[in-house]
Amino acid sequence: MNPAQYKHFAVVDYVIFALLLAASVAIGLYYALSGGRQRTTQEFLMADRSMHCLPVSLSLIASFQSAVAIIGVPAEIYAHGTQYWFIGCAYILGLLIPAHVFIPVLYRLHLTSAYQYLELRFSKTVRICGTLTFIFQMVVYMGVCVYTPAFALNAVTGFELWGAVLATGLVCMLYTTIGGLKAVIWTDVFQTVVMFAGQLAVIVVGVQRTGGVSEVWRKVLEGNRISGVDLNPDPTERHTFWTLGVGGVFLMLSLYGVNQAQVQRYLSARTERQAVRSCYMVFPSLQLALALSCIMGLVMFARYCGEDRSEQLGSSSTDAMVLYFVMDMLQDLPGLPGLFVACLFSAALSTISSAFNSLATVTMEDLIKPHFPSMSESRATLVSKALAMSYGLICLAMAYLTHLMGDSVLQVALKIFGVVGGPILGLFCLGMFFPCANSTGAVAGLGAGLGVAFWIGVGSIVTRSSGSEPLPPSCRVILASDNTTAFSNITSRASGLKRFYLLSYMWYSGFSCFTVIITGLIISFLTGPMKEEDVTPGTIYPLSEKLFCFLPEGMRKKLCCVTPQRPPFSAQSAPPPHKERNGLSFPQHKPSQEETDEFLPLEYETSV
Ligand SMILES: CC(C)(CO)[C@@H](O)C(=O)NCCC(=O)O
Ligand code: NA
Repeated sequence: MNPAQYKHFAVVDYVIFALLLAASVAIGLYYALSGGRQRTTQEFLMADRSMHCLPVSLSLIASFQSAVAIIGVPAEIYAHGTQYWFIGCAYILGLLIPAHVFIPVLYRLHLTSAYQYLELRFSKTVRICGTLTFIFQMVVYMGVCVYTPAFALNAVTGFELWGAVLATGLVCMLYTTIGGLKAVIWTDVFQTVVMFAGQLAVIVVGVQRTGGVSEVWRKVLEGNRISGVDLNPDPTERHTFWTLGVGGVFLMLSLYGVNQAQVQRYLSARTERQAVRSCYMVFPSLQLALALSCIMGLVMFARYCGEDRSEQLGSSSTDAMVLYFVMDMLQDLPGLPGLFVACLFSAALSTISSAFNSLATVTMEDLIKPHFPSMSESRATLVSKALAMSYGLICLAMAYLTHLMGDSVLQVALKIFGVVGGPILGLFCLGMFFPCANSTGAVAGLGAGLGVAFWIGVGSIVTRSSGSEPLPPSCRVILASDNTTAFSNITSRASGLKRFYLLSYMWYSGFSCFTVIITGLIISFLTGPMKEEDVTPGTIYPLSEKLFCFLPEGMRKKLCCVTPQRPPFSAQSAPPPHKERNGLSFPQHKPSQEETDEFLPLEYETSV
């Protein structure tokens, strides 16, 4: 697009953007100067484990709802119809399972880093492998998050690209470093509200300018944008009910069940019940976020259906077109373009701040502290702050690398979650559900899972880039039906490995998770499965016990190879002696009165 056609910002828009940054820094400053003044790692990394469920839940949504979703989802709906909306079905199991399986196990172990679990259950090596995988995932993802809003804005408004990247990265680094997790959580709350407000403003103005709700609806129907449930079982079909509703559950589990960014928030809740409640509260807000993005895509379609926009946009992607639409709608309403810019950057800031803090936590807890067991608390806090800051700089470097990639941003993000997040999920599942899995199996499983996932991931990029579809010039040629025919042509031509590469990225998480579990179990049996008495108490979730709960007790005992373990709160929870050789002291935690009161009924205590 040539600069003469750029949409412009007024002074008030820049002021609103500046206010967002200033308010975030102010919150950081407040938590730097109040409470314990961020002098302990407990406060800096865990918010003193004193958080209430409401801020925690808003913060949980904010972690993985970045500008990628705000721009990418409307672009997806615009180009391919509402099929993606069915990912909302995956939120049910994708949040219920973390709430009732992962949170109880992880919270009761009184961890700081989720990967500490892997040492308690397996060994130090597994823990370090898990940590490194997580660091890799978040560092790549962070780059996409910080680059996306800056890039889209630049394409449409000429907003200084690297200026925006630097402003986001540096401001976020500042408040994360001075205010710790409390500042991260409370800025998330504020930023989530701004995010919703910005999206709502675009929808309201967009609907009004397109001629009202009924007109939008008519055009959307005419353009065939409303997709019914697609029950096509073909796993190479990008978005169907199965890939989104079932594959999406694994994606959600890898994000909301075992990702440090989220686990850290659960652990910062003052009681286990508050943690579970916050997970439940994510459901309505996440549905709202999804609905707003999808509706925005529909309104955008109603607005441009049949019109040829390729001229104004040149060869830009649909992602940039979303920004074009927003500016087209809001341009002459003072302040609103600024509100949307604030919405985009809120989404980005809240995601990278979680990333900085969680990365600082795992680097400190999993990689540094074990080597310096006698490090003083003030020293550890200082190092954690330095780490949060260093990850901010790495984030800026990654933004530059993202700049060199292509593809739709939503797909890039979802592929990262699947390729790297799926194997980590597999590792935790292997540990929690299969008492016989041993450390060698876990490492081999993780290796196999990552290997296979990278192979498909890279293969898909190489395969697809040869036949990627250009931006459709008008709504008539992008009707869902035409698209399907075009796509099935590619699929039927592909054979062997090519077809394997075409696996929908929505299956990556589930596929790599199962690869880890199956490889892990095979290797464990070959190298001598773990004995029941060697497994650290409280690290197993008695899955088979639960699944066969309808059977009489005697029969159940025969079926389930292991007696469920006592959680570590009970008096006899001393770790088996061999665990102490790892240099890891078993978490000593006496539940406070409040915790004991609010303590959930131990679902698996009954059978001990
Ligand atoms: C993580 C999900 C799938 C949860 O709905 C969604 O927020 C999403 O598609 N996010 C894309 C990645 C991002 O927004 O950074
Ligand atoms: Na976010």
